[in-house]
Amino acid sequence: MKKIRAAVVGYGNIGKFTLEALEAASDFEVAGVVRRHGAENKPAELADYPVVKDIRELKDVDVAILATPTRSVEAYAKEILALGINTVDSFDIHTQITSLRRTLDETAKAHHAVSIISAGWDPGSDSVVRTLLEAIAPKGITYTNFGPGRSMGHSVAVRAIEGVKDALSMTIPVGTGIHRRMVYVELEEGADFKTVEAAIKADPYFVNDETHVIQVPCVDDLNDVGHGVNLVRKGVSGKTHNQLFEFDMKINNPALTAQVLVCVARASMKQQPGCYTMIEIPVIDLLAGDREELIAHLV
Ligand SMILES: NC(=O)C1=CN([C@@H]2O[C@H](COP(=O)(O)OP(=O)(O)OC[C@H]3O[C@@H](n4cnc5c(N)ncnc54)[C@H](OP(=O)(O)O)[C@@H]3O)[C@@H](O)[C@H]2O)C=CC1
Ligand SMILES: N[C@@H](CCCC(=O)C(=O)O)C(=O)O
Repeated sequence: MKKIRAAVVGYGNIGKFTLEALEAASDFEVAGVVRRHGAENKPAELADYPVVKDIRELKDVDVAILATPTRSVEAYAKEILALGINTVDSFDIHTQITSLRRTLDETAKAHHAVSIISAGWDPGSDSVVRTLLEAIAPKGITYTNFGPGRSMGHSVAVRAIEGVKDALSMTIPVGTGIHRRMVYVELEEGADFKTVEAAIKADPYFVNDETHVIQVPCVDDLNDVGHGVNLVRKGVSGKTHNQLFEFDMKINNPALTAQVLVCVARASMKQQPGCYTMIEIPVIDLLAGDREELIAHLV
């Protein structure tokens, strides 16, 4: 059977684990890696792969896995979809997902390609869990409680602020879906802490949460990419109250995000042109293998 040829775009935390997840998936082959500086300082584990600045330099790419900062996703996706190549990403600014979906839907349809957006673990696989729980208890409340753990998206947003050398944003669950942000920053020489602190607190990633910014000499000394979620729904099935569901996981954040990206890359090959979120994709399309065998095994 022909393998799916995937390119990894951006080789940071998620990009590195995406390469591993692709290497571990027998229905994929790695077409190459797209980096801002191309093959400059190519790491040893990329020795066997083309590393390029522009995806057009790679051969026969079926799907591009965007492992870039969330705020760069739209630009990369538009450019790559315009080449007729599918894209998948883990865009995680929840309030902007529907507008990104509308924009990329137009581009994808115009170029006969498929885009699956916001496909990490949250948004992503948690969104599928929330959808299922709401279907089986239509009335009720779902609380998504993260962590404690490192939010990659929040850490990326802080690293993009002028004067920040490195950053770690820890998500602390306060309960009932409320979170506190503990942000550890290592500053560039001469940067002003108060200016950086104000910029972090004003960023849309932080503006609605209690946020504490702490200056440290070395972020790497604190770093741990573990994270997790406790997702609870209590609600009503039919007219019967007190149905209680719980989904809990403790994870390596980039490894899980990468695995979700790879399974949606597979699913992208089975959809009609357009842009989708994970809750719009039949879950069986996330899996490799014979449909009847999967049904016999899983249903
Ligand atoms: N939905 C979800 O559940 C999750 C979503 N995410 C999302 O994944 C995103 C990536 O996280 P992470 O891998 O930790 O980020 P990193 O900063 O480690 O990696 C991003 C990579 O993208 C490339 N890149 C392209 N454009 C830019 C740019 N303008 N600025 C900086 N880097 C750029 C760089 O690679 P190169 O140098 O090779 O070009 C960089 O290393 C986060 O923004 C987050 O929102 C993460 C976890 C979960
Ligand atoms: N999008 C998150 C994953 C979900 C956890 C989360 O949103 C948070 O810690 O705030 C991330 O980038 O790590």
